[in-house]
Amino acid sequence: MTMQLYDSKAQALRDFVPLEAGQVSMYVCGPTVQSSPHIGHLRSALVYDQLRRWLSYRGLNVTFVRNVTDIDDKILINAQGSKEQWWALAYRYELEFTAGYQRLGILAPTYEPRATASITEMQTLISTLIERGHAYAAPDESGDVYFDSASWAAYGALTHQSPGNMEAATDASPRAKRDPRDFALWKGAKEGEPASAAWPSPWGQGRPGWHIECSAMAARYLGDHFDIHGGGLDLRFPHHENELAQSNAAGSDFANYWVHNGLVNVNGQKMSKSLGNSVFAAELLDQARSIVVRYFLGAAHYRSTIDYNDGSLAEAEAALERVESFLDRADRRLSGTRFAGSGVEVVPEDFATAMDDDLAVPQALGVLHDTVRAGNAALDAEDLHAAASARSEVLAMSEVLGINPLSPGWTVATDEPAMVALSALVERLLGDRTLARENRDYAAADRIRDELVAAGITIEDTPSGAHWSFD
Ligand SMILES: Nc1ncnc2c1ncn2[C@@H]1O[C@H](COP(=O)(O)OP(=O)(O)OP(=O)(O)O)[C@@H](O)[C@H]1O
Ligand SMILES: [Zn+2]
Repeated sequence: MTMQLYDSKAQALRDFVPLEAGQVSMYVCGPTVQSSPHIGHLRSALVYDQLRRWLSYRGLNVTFVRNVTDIDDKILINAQGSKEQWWALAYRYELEFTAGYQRLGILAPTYEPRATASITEMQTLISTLIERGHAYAAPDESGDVYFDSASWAAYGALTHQSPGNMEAATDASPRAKRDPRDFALWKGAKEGEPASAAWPSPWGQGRPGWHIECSAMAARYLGDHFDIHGGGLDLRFPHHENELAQSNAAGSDFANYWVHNGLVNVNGQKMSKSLGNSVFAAELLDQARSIVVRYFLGAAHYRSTIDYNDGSLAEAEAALERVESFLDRADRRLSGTRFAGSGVEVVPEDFATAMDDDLAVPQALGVLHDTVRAGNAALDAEDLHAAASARSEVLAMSEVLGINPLSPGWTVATDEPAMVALSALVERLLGDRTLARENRDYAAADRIRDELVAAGITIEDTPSGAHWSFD
């Protein structure tokens, strides 16, 4: 079946057909690294991680780009406040975002470009817009360059707004612009700003506007026409509207599908740094296991709003525990039988249908929990064959959703990449050892054990399988 995705520009579900068979190119707006990540930021990244994992499961090769906006007015202002270099502050927060993503098992993007590394591409794009008559240097010596909205008839196409109804842009000088909707492509350096935050350009020293950054980075890494552009619903206007207008006006087809995640709200308002209502990623991750936080933030449909309240995590914890206790129970009962560890890595048809239906994770989770119930019933009835197949389906579904409790990323004490890799390798060797024993190849089983011991790893055989730790 073809996957359907809700395209915000078409305002309809569309069959997802990649531009190039077997390949998916995807650009997602990443954070402006001006302060610590809140759970809205994590949800946004998580939603696209789920989409990426599902497309990969469907056999597509996904090139996933998520940028880092590491130059911005707010970064400069905050750096002044904390008496830091702006780039030091940006990097400090970038590390916090990366740590948050890692703790939630959000896969690293294929490429993660920083805006400051594509200034040349941004300037080239601005020059093309000026040449084509869709941008102009402000006449007021500010060094700013603005997009000429009136020159682009399709401006408003993403959010279906007519010129008269569109909000005025706030990042361009009202006195110097031709139309209230005109927004900044390039911002001339201002008095008192650090010299390191300005780059030479045909329009004088300055820095890029936010919108042009994403247009330039998407084209640089994915080409002029790519499959999916994602980001939070808050970015539809003006950010994405402006990206679309300037890229199209420069001659690029740009994104084929526009996908927007719903927001995390607090008391009906967007969780936002500027509103001061943030629950920071680190706070939430201190309240529960990382896998529970992932379950919680990933359980709602990606287009729905999540209203955060204090009891939110408990429900996720309980749901996940049902999955964990079934897997535990199944492993204990199946260990030593011919069904132990068996597994076809295929998700049930109903689960696939749900995921293909605009990533209907709530329905997909419904299938996961039904399978857990069926698996428990099979164990009650001593139907080991059915229990084993339920177990393997549960593993396959939870793996696709990134909430497989047995996945090394969650089972090791630390989320350090080296530990995750080590754990995966040790688990693999322990699996080989179990298989060797089952085949009565005790020499091979002992050899594996000796190798692990020689590498400083202790193995303890228990009724629920072999456990490993350091000496
Ligand atoms: N409350 C939220 N819920 C869901 N997604 C969000 C939320 N806030 C930001 N995002 C998304 O996170 C990504 C990175 O956001 P960005 O750094 O631009 O945040 P922002 O909108 O400036 O946040 P803030 O309003 O807190 O300053 C974007 O795709 C954005 O849409
Ligand atoms: Zn963007």
